This record gives sequence, structure tokens and C-alpha cells, in this order.
Amino acid sequence: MVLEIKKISKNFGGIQALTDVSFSVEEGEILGLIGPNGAGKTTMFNMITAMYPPSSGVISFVGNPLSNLKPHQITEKGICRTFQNIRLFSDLTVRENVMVGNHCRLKTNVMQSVLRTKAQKAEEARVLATSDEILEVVGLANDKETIAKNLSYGAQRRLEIARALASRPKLILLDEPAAGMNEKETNDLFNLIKKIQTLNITVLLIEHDMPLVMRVCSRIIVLNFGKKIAEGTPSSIQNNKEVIEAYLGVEEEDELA
Ligand SMILES: Nc1ncnc2c1ncn2[C@@H]1O[C@H](COP(=O)(O)OP(=O)(O)OP(=O)(O)O)[C@@H](O)[C@H]1O
Repeated sequence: MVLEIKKISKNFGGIQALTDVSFSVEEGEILGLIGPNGAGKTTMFNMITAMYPPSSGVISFVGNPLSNLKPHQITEKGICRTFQNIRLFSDLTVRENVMVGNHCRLKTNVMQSVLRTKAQKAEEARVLATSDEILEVVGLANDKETIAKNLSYGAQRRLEIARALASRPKLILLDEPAAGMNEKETNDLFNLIKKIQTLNITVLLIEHDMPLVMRVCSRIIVLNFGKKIAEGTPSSIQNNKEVIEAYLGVEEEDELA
């Protein structure tokens, strides 16, 4: 088991965002975390990545509780994420954006950088090579020198994933990666998520694009009003009465396909 969520609750003042949610993420799987708007999905990501602590419950990563860690320590342990809205360094090149993502794996210090020691030069070469490999994986190898803001929307979203991958994670959390994408971009994203799986990286995916979720995930967890209402294979989720009811009457984009 890569990640274990055990009886997690979170309240913000009077708002109960999550209540006693438990589930596990198995090594190598692509697990979907779905639910109507406000169900608590992003709150779950924010707790896994230590943006804020749970009100109660325990989150464990490869058997170790993640309590009392800072977000950068979570990254060092091997969990990375992308966000709902694009958060690139828009005036840096594609390659520079990925190099920044590699930061947490650097071993040389500021003094070594200033003095341009041998170790520092070797590390710089390693970062460059790793960044280029990752850009190859996400299909941006020909755009290394492009300024991030000049990429197409779909390519910018793939660059975000590349930056997350640069931290060399065991687990990647993707928060609505298909949001705003056209059909071709979504299809490219499907292929990319599958490719990430082949790199031995486990995927936890929040997504409103139901056809994509049903196609790419091996298992799905459904939240509604902060509670887990279902867990199972895509076909069992599609036919689950409580899940269908939870999605009835919500915005069109949320509807189960
Ligand atoms: N920092 C916060 N302060 C106060 N309330 C919050 C905070 N973050 C989330 N909430 C509330 O917690 C509930 C769950 O929100 P969350 O963003 O986790 O839902 P979601 O399932 O990700 O929704 P969406 O699909 O719209 O992104 C909502 O009622 C939201 O308003």
C-alpha cells in the first residue's frame, strides 16, 4: 500500500469538509477521486500534501504517518501534486520550469554553487539530463526553450505534470488535469497518465471529466458532502445508485457519462 487514509475528518470553522473518510492507494494503480463540487476532494489533496492538518485521522505513506511534516518534506518523501489552476513560472522557459521542480533533489549547497565546484557542475548536468528526459515523457522535448506562457493550454498543463515529475515522486496527485482541455488534449492526457503508470509512479486523480476517469482509472472512490459514498471499479461506480443520485441535479460538467 502506498497511501493509507484512515478516518480523516476536516472542518473549517462551521464547515465539515470531510467526515471519517478512509481509503487506500495501492502501488502502481491509477485511483480516481471523484464527487460533485464541494465534496471535499481538493481538501483531501491539501491534507495529503500538508497544506493543512486533518482535524482527526491519520494519513500514512508507505507505512509511515505523515503527521507534523511541512509541504516540502512531503515532496522529499515522494509525493507531488498539480493544482486545479495553472501555476507555472510563466516567464521562464519550459526547461527551466522543470529544473525548478527538481530542486528538492539537489545535494549541493549555495556556497558550492557560488564557487562552481566540480560537484555543483556535475549536479547541474544531471538536473539538465533529468529535465530533458521528463520533457520527452510528457511530449515537450521540442519546446525546451519556449517561454512557458507561449505554450498552448494543453501543453501548459502537461508542463505542470512534468514539473511535478521532476521531484521524482512515488505518488503523483493530479487535481483536475483535464479541466478546460479539448478532446485531443484530453486524449493526450490519457496517454500521459498511462505512461506515468509505466514509470512505476502511482496516480491519484481528481477529475470531473467522467469519460476520462472511467477510461483511465482502475478503481474509483466517490465523495459526496465530505463522506465516502462508494468505492469500486469504473463499471460498478457507473451503476451505483447512490453515486448516480449524488450527481443528479448537479452541473452538466459533473454528470456521469
Ligand atoms: N481553506 C478553506 N476554508 C474554508 N472552507 C474551505 C476551505 N477549503 C475548502 N473549504 C470548503 O470545504 C468544502 C470542500 O471543498 P473542496 O474544495 O475540497 O471540494 P472539491 O470536492 O474539491 O470541489 P470542486 O470539485 O469544486 O473543486 C467546501 O464547502 C469548501 O467551501
